[in-house]
Amino acid sequence: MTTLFDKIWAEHSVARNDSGEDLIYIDRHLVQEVSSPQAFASMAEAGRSLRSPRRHIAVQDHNVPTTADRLSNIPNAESREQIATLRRNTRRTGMRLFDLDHPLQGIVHVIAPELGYVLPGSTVVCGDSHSATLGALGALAWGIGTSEVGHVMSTQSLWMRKPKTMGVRISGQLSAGVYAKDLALALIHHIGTSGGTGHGIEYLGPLVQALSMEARLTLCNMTIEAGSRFGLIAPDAITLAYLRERVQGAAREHFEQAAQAWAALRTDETADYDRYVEFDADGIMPLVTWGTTPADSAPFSGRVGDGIVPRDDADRDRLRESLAYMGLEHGQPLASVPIDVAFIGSCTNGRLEDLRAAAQVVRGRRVAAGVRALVVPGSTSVKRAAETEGLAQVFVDAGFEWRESGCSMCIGMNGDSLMPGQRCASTSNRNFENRQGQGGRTHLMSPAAVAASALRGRLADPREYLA
Ligand SMILES: CC(C)[C@H](C(=O)O)[C@@H](O)C(=O)O
Ligand code: SF4
Repeated sequence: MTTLFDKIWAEHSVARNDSGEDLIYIDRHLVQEVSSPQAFASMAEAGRSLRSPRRHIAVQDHNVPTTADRLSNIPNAESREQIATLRRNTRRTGMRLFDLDHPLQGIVHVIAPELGYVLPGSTVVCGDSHSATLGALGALAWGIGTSEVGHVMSTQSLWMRKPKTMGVRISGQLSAGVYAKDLALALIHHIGTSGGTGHGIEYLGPLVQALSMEARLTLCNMTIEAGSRFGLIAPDAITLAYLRERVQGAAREHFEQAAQAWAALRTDETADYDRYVEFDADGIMPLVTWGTTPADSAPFSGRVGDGIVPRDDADRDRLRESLAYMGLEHGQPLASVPIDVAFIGSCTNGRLEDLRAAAQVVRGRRVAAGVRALVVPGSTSVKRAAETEGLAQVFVDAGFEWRESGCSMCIGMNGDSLMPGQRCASTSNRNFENRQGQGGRTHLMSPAAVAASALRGRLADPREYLA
């Protein structure tokens, strides 16, 4: 009796070495411009080529400007260089590239599902820690380091020690104004930022089954912030409906046959996970982080520092440092905290459903004076769809900047970044020090909450606008 994780692992394990590592066959590999240059270079130096060129796709995302003139204007020299390097490397090796001007360009974890590139039961890797996002489709998907990227390119395999398994069963219901992002933040608050370390997490239970595919992608995306490299959800009718419209090639031609095989991909009822957590999502409120880890969250009606009980001096020091960095006082009401910037985007919350939720709050209203608000669609496809649906106009009318797609202010590599001391309501996944720009202060929350905060000019509960 085995878990889904173990089944996919066993299916892809082709050898085992003396130190207990398995050689895992990698079905598909995603490449971006930040973590690939060294891997391409060492492969070229060793005189190796791609073992299976068709099993890789590359995309420009972290460094791409989000301004309309980006094809002719990449002001940052380092960004320009990384983008040019990926262009050169993909041309030389015959790897397919979604470049800046490609109609399907976008953040790697956003475009992979859109392209139908991730299939249930497969193994997918990328030199990027948020690759767990793709486990939402029932694949084993995880982030790897640059040297591993080179190994995958030249051998289509990886040596890996099998992690332990962890089942996270989620029950209950999300009330209005509460989204997958709040669920992820609540869960990380509950199990901690190392709660999943060494484990591959499978999310299961009635609430997970009720989530849309986009919400599942958000939940799995945040898995790495709980310390686990793998977030997995067994494929079901929602997965199949999503894939039916998107898969290409043989999987499209033989979809019904494939669907039958995928439907069997689940954890056996009597299988044991190494660790099992039951989480009841009833009563979760819209959440906002106040500190510098994604576990430091509280409801908007709460106060800075709520829910954290320092266990020792080190904990107390960490708390003091994080509040000093954030420029906040312990016990300060969260709803009183003013913001400078509102950012809607990233691989966590840059999909169409996210933009719809934010637009619902924004429609007919105006961004508060003095707040810089921007929407950066997770992919060019999302951007197009949002324009067709009229969402873009809703944002523009309210005073938001409507940008081209990319990672943008999630990480601030492309020139979209916070100035020192600026405070940002953000839909991204990391509130670490300097993440969105040197000295920038990040508050993580859902897209609807960022929208509400942009309108209010301070941290705001989206339900204030959803009545
Ligand atoms: C730059 C990249 C390698 C990095 C990652 O590994 O996740 C980035 O995407 C991030 O979100 O911090
Ligand atoms: S959007 Fe942010 S988290 Fe996602 S891949 Fe880009 S930088 Fe990493």
